[in-house]
Amino acid sequence: MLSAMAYNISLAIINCWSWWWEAKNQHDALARTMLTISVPSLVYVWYKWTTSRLPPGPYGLPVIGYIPFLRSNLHEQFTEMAHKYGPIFSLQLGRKLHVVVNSMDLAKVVAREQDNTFANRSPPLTGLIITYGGMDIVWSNNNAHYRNVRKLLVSQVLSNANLNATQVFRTREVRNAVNEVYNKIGTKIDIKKIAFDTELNVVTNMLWGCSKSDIGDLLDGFQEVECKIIELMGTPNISDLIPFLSRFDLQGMKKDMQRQLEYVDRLFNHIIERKNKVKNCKIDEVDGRKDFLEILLDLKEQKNDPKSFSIIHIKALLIDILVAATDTTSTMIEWVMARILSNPGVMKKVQDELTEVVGLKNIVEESHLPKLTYLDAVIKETFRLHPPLPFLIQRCPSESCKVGGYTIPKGTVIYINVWAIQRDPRNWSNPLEFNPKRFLNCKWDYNGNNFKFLPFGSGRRICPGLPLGEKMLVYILASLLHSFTWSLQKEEEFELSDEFGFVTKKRKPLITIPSLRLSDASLYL
Ligand code: HEM
Repeated sequence: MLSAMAYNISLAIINCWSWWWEAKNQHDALARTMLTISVPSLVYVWYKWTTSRLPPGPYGLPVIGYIPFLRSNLHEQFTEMAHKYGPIFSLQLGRKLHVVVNSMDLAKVVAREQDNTFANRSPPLTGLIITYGGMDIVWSNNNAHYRNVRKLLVSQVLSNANLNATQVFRTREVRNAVNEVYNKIGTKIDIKKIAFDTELNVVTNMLWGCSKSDIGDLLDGFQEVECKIIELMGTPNISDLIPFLSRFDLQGMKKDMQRQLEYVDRLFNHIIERKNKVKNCKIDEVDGRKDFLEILLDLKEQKNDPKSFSIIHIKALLIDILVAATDTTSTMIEWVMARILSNPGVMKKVQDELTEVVGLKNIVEESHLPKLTYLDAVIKETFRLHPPLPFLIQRCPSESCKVGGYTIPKGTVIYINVWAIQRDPRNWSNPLEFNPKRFLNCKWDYNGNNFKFLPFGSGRRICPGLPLGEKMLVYILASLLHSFTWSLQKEEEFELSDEFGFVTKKRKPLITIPSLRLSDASLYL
């Protein structure tokens, strides 16, 4: 039955074809030949056009593409372009196609529905240099090594159990910060520097068991080096965009990053040597636990194959964590303080809450933090307007796929424009207004499940340091705002402009003057 039907259909096709092809004269024959060729070609072109359409975007110049039109405030420029081209647009930068995703719906497609496809990175050359060839977490593709080291970091450093066990470091370092400010009362203070050193000391204690002061002056230049590392990772580099020019290192960025690596390498060699000599630094032993460096060194010794986990892997992991933890946290503390200082009403509410929850004859403890709901809302509202990583960290699809009906070829560099999403009037009423109340009534968190609000990212690449980052932000801010009253210098012109970068920071450092808020001096010691 079926074979008879197939026979009849083929017969019909052949009959039609012969009718089509049997020309009455030469003129007909030519026309039919042309049509026979052009109809399938048109169908093919139409099919290709509809199935492989790239997202819309601006035209660029031959070879270099849109590179000469990039501005320094890329987050603002991409947001303006989103208004013109829509929720997803593409731009050719040299040899590389870049796609910017600007809506919460499409961010969800990338970071949830196709999270696995988009779980690779597209590391810049400078990122590869400082992480010993991308042997870290941040710049690794989603491969077995990446999954293993991320799991190791989460289970050994950032788990709830470990965070509870290392509370002693946070308490000590935050108290040290309060004491340092107390000793500088009435003078100008760079809040970011205080926050940076506090976070750095907490993290180095968790990583290798010592604070900055325990290892001489080795970490003295670290903040400056880190700033440079972040600047170099966030600046568009011709060597990445037009690879055949990379040998010339036209912007000198490769050389510059190699200089930073020399410092980092010297630092880690010293720390590892020291650790090998005195297996247990002079540190407070936490629960008899090993610090992360000890765990990593043991792991290296256990591996039969030295290539699978070497000293290089350890150093790459350490620089990742130091950079990822300190600059983000201190940048956010500066932003939150700036927002509070520019809103006296908000300052009053934060301090009233601290007086109520902590009291004026007491100091802030970690147990108070969950009760500071207004401060928490202020921090979240600051994150909304000033996400430190405005495009998260670029992702890269491992195969060609579709987003919003457009084709995204394998290897495209993908930015999720959190800066635009968190200021989008379709997601937020009066989006430019600083209004912490919007975070008071609903259940908001940083877990990346609500795609309107993604300061720590979402999906399998979400920031693994989130539990520590969140704790440290609230703890440092609560302590500084509980212990001191802060004011600006008289001549200080207050402004809230930002400077785009891999971590986008306040353009002008926030310099403030503290005065005492507590009457009992012993609370500062
Ligand atoms: C205020 C504090 C912090 C903020 C705002 C922040 C933000 C982020 C963001 C937006 C990402 C990229 C997520 C994505 O691509 O979807 C990220 C990645 C990362 N963060 Fe954080 N972070 C903070 C603190 C920390 C801390 C304390 C650590 C470690 C102790 C850390 C370690 C990392 C690492 C290793 C990655 C790479 C994850 C991966 O590629 O799988 N961060 N962070």
